[in-house]
Amino acid sequence: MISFKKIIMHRLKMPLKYPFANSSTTITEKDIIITELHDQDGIIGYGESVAFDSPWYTEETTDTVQYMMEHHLWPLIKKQQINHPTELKLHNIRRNHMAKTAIEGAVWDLYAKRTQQPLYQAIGGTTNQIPVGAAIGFQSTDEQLIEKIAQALEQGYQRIKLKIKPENDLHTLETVRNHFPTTPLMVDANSAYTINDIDHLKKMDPYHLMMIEQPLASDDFIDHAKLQHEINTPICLDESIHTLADVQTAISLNSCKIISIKLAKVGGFTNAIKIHDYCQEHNIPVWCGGMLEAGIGRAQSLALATLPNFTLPADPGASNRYWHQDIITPEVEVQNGYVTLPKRPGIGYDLNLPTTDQKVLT
Ligand SMILES: O=C(O)CCC(=O)c1ccccc1C(=O)O
Ligand SMILES: [Mg+2]
Repeated sequence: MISFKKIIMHRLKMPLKYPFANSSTTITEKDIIITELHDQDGIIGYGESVAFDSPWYTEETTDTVQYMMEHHLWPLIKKQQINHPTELKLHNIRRNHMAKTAIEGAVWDLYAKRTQQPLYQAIGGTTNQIPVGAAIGFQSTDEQLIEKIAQALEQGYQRIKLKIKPENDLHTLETVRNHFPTTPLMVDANSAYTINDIDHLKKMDPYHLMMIEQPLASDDFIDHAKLQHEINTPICLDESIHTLADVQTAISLNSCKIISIKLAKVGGFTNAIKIHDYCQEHNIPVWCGGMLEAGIGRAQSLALATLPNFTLPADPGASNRYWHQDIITPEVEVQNGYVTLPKRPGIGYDLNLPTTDQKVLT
């Protein structure tokens, strides 16, 4: 039986090595919370809030995560006793999936350490090797973009994901395909289009993209289905997918052919595993999207990506693509296009935090 004694919230700002620009915003810094969860025996599990400081991607922000943790999640969790992380009861709190993940991830880490197994094994993962791709934000010039892509390919990344928006998409694809005719390539629109752009989006078909991620608004399941019917490029839903019910809706309407699962978007491992299993049963490949995570969130996302239906390269790559110095040792590394997760119990990396603001909840 596991019960929870206290949680320490470490909050810190981490400047990104390079600004990450997409169709909605430019991210230069992350404001993260590391959750340090203690059980009755003093065993510690870690989680991370991967929310941004503004609600451009989902409704949550780092401040809402902190608020939910202090005022709703911790009071609920400290009363619970569990044998297994799937017994955790969080459903009386609606949504707030990133806040839930910051705690649920820590519970799984703690459980894996208690049972002396790597986190990826505790969730049912079948390998510790994860193929990874590189996501590249908008650059100021074509030359810079080509240079960034060339660098990522030299470092072994197995596919390139480009951000797009209506103003520059076809030009970018033409330029990139001229330089890299056969590189596995995909694009992410972060909802920059509407259903009126069908004819425009059809023009991407000749570029042989692996997929177009989230072309339309996050609640547009019907319009995504109309669009998928008209274009050859497979649609992948990202911002649309928060729950198993979202996945069921998307699959039954044929709104997409691929799904991006992010641990934090779906509220943690237990939900992510259910979504993974459902997609597998319905022959929908999944892959692990990234949130510009610091080390704890990165290691947990990659652990999720060891489940067998994660058949496409993941976003979260080497720590040094994002950070001057990550908060874990060793840092996450990519070799020959793969991350190899440590076989130590739990997430397998040690936390190495600079001095931070701390709040202790008991
Ligand atoms: O490399 C990464 O971590 C992912 C890059 C990325 O595309 C992204 C980063 C932050 C928030 C949302 C997204 C996205 O997939 O839409
Ligand atoms: Mg995306």
